[in-house]
Amino acid sequence: MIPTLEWTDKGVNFLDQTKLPLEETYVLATTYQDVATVIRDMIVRGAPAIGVSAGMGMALAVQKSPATTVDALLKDVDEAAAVLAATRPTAVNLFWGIERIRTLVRKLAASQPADRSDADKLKAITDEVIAEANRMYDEDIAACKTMGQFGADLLPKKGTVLTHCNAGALATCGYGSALGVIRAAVERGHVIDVLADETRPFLQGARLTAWELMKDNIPTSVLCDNMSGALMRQGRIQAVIVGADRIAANGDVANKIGTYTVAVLAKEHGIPFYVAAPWATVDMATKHGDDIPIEQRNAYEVTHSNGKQMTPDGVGIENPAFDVTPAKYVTGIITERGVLYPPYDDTMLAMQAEVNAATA
Ligand SMILES: CSC[C@@H](O)[C@@H](O)C(=O)COP(=O)(O)O
Repeated sequence: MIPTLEWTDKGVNFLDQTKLPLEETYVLATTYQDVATVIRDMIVRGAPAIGVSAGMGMALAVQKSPATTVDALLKDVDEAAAVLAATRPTAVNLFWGIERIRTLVRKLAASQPADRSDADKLKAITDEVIAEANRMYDEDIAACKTMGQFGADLLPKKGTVLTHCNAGALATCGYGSALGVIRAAVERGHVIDVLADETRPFLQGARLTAWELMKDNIPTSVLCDNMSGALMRQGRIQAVIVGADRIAANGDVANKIGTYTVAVLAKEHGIPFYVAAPWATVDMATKHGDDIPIEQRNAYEVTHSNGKQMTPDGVGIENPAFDVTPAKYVTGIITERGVLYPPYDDTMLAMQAEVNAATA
């Protein structure tokens, strides 16, 4: 399996996604500040991978904290949480990963036996937190595999599937969400050709989706972002599947910029448009997609390609990294807890109730 990120004795090792597909190199993060840089610079990217990376960053904060008391550790953990939370605003998994570890640290801090030494308390907390970060990693891969099982038969037995951005092994801890569903369908014997939108300006589709699907020998062609409408009109696309960075309580989906365009085109051509995302991507506290914060990235990503200037000096530049696809364009949302269908206001609420009951 593609090693997107991994907890090691030396720190968290990240496959450097800015260098793919030409170089397979790794970046070792030994502090939570390093992890924040890795997330901000998109050495690791993709909502689920960002979430687990944030969890591992929090674990590094606990492990490397100079605190000699539990109270001091709690302060360090809050500081690490603030630094990690300021990296990228759209993927809700980031905040989920941070809060999962912070909540655990607080719980462990409150439950340490009074007769234990400070050093023993800190060691017990550290061990538990590192184990939890690794559980998050394992659970993410398991969630991707389960989404694959739920979603595989929604894809054509034989046909062409369009995807946008990279929602694959590289965007998760392994296997992928949208690409995991494609992988599972292929494992079941579906004959699928994948079309990968190049996904300007960061080229996640051209560089990453193409790279990882070719490694798995899944037939893949790269399209410029403005080509899919013409191919849909020619009847050459049978389904669309993408990932998500945040799903609001009404089923609106934030995903890589350009997803909305693809979804509208798909509806116009009667093509099913699926979203595959772990439940950690669902944000029931955000009622409507318009309330999802959209990251604005540096103009340089648009003005330059491979270091070469592409636009005249001084021209205005737009670079929103994500857009929101209204729920009415989404045929189904594939999660590790099952597939949700419209009306999403109701089905998401029912699923949340199931999740609450299972975790009570
Ligand atoms: C399973 S990944 C889902 C999304 O995170 C993915 O489609 C996406 O938009 C990634 O954006 P990125 O800016 O590369 O982090």
